[in-house]
Amino acid sequence: MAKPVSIEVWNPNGKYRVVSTKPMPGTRWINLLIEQDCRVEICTQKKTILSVEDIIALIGERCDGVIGQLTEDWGETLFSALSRAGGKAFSNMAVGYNNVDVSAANKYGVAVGNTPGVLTETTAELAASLSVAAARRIVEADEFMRAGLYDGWLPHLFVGNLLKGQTVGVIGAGRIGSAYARMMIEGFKMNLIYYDLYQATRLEKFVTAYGEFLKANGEQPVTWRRAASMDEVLREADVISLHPILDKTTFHLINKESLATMKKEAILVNCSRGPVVDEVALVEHLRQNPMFRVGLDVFEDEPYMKPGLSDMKNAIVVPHIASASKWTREGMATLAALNVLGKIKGYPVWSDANRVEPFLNENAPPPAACPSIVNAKALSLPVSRL
Ligand SMILES: NC(=O)C1=CN([C@@H]2O[C@H](COP(=O)(O)OP(=O)(O)OC[C@H]3O[C@@H](n4cnc5c(N)ncnc54)[C@H](O)[C@@H]3O)[C@@H](O)[C@H]2O)C=CC1
Ligand SMILES: O=C(O)C(=O)CO
Repeated sequence: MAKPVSIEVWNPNGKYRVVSTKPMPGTRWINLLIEQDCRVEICTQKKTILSVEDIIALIGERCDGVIGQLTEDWGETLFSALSRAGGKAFSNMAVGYNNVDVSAANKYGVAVGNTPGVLTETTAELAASLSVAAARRIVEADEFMRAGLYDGWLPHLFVGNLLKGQTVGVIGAGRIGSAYARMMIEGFKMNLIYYDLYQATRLEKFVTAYGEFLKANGEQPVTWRRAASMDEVLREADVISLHPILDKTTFHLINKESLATMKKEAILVNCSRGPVVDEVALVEHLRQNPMFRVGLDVFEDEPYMKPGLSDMKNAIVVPHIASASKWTREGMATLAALNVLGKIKGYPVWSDANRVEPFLNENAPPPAACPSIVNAKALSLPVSRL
């Protein structure tokens, strides 16, 4: 028997029943659903990670669509429950969807939405912040200050790394990886080396043009190189930031062997997914190499850290907050709600999930389309020509 869950109901007489497994930032997403005749039920249970059983109870006997979170396990059990309840739409409030078994969704004909684009710059900004914080030992210095240990300026106090002229390495130069690269190149005049399965043409063009601009102004130009292997990036870069999706090819991409190929004073940043890094190997590497530093937003077994990580002075750890700006989180809620609404209303799928701005304009009604459905092709959903 499923346990009862507490919910808040908006527009109780709405024709379509849409469930959100968490309260989400802003009110636009609720208003957009209500305007289109949805009854919105928001789970207010005081429990951070809902179990499959909790979500089955939320879905109930009739449910048209669900907005869920990256902490939930959306597999066969939940998609079959949603399908039994008449639901045809699910959206993660996240761009990453490694918590979703898309083939199970396909089997039950459920569209799976995600929220790309709106979090690109916010996430890249946190990766850049962690890079700088690690290079300049900001967290260690802050702790030192608060502990009352500062008794005057010293030549050796918290000496860190200068970023200018060093090499930034990006693994996974997609939306976020490319935005991060631009920040580090424009902001700190770093040279780029990147590894991705695909060529990041726009990023390459940007670095070339920026390099020419610097040269024309009598400054040292920045350079770029696409590496043929990830190891090249690990060997050559001074700061390495991880931005791939999490799948079988990226699980433990960074492990004991790959850590050993990195420079002793390198900085590693992870704002992708925890399991991209073998965290046990990382803790050991941090212990053996005190000048090696990391900035981590994500962890292998969230919400936990592997033993020893929290004791490491050369690690900065923050609780999966890379997309946590108000604008982004409200935008993510809007995109997730519009994915579900669009499928319920039979709208086509937006033709370019990288250009979601029209859905985020608060002064105009959103396009009649689903902003981003990852299994649109598998379900043969029509594509918007707008
Ligand atoms: N920490 C956080 O709060 C956030 C984390 N993320 C994570 O970041 C990921 C990336 O997001 P976007 O940049 O929007 O996605 P994206 O799809 O634009 O970029 C991912 C890139 O990874 C590359 N890639 C895939 N497999 C690879 C491999 N084996 N080796 C090297 N590169 C590989 C792809 O070709 C692609 O260019 C998400 O899937 C999510 O897991 C996203 C937003 C916030
Ligand atoms: O969107 C994602 O994938 C996140 O991790 C949270 O923003």
